[in-house]
Amino acid sequence: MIILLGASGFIGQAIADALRDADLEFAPLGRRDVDHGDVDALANAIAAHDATFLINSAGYTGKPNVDACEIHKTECLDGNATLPGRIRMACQRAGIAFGHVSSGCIYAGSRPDGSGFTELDPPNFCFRTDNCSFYSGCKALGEELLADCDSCYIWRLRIPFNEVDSTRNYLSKVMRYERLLDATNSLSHLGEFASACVQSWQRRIPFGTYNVVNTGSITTRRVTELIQENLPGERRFDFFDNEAEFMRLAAATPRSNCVLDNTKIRQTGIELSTVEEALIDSLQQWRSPVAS
Ligand SMILES: NC(=O)C1=CN([C@@H]2O[C@H](COP(=O)(O)OP(=O)(O)OC[C@H]3O[C@@H](n4cnc5c(N)ncnc54)[C@H](OP(=O)(O)O)[C@@H]3O)[C@@H](O)[C@H]2O)C=CC1
Ligand SMILES: Cc1cn([C@H]2C[C@H](O)[C@@H](COP(=O)(O)OP(=O)(O)O[C@H]3O[C@@H](C)C(=O)[C@@H](O)[C@H]3O)O2)c(=O)[nH]c1=O
Repeated sequence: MIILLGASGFIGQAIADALRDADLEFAPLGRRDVDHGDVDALANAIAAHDATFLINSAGYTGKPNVDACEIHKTECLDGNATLPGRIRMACQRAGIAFGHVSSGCIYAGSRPDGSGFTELDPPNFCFRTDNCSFYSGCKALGEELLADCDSCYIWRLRIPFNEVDSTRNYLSKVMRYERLLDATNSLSHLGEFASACVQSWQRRIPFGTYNVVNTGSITTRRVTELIQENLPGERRFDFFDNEAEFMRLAAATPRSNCVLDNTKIRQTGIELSTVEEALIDSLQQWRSPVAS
């Protein structure tokens, strides 16, 4: 039995689908079921379910985007920085391993030679480097709390997208934002990310941190070209002149734009498609959400 925290969320729903696809038994545990602020309550819930693994996809992202974390600092600090520490203690008490969904947004840019940051590179968009959003700072703190844990996975997700139109999908955002920031980023196809998390446990790959992004990186301009090439109907895209204009007109806090290297997870045998392949595939299957 696997415990899934955050199952009601955008990422948690994708992980629940991946667990079902893999025929793995799981119990979604929400804040209404167990007090996530209470380590003993979490440990007892793990024991009561006879769980052997826990996946944490709970966290605070801010709506409609990370700008909201600049206002809701308590929720952001609790959901992203201290909750992972409590989960670690609860899992240690219950004697099980766990996986934690983190974010690639603790980096900015790329290595000096243009290649992606590996898991050995320290975060450079965090409170320690004093250049980050409150959200990114909290995500990096969350990772620090787990850094010396020898029985957990840290899965770094980066700007998720898939084929279902939604306010949380990066492709929908690009189509809806009035103006776009041209930046180079690594991205994660949501279904591939969720499947990679589940496979980490199924295949018992070594514990540690993994950049779970599609292979390669892409500019926003190239994403708009792929949208124009693959979706019917004429679309025009308007770009900010530079990041300073973006910050002045559209953002309350700086964004992480970064390139991550996914070699470490691919070397375990877990496959991830290239970012262009995954984007084209999503655009060719583009659809509205199924009404529930
Ligand atoms: N979406 C994205 O673009 C990315 C997300 N991530 C990370 O993925 C994780 C999930 O994000 P996402 O699914 O998008 O977010 P959602 O807002 O869609 O869902 C958040 C989930 O976490 C729960 N939650 C929120 N705050 C707390 C808290 N303080 N304590 C316990 N549970 C909490 C919510 O529970 P409830 O239903 O009770 O509110 C909900 O189940 C986060 O850690 C986020 O940082 C990483 C990279 C990109
Ligand atoms: C607000 C805005 C953003 N952008 C760009 C900036 C950035 O490159 C990209 C995404 O920015 P957003 O503000 O939509 O999303 P943001 O909240 O920054 O997205 C992040 O969410 C959290 C939860 C994460 O962990 C990150 O990995 C990432 O997915 O869109 C525009 O082009 N125009 C705009 O008007």
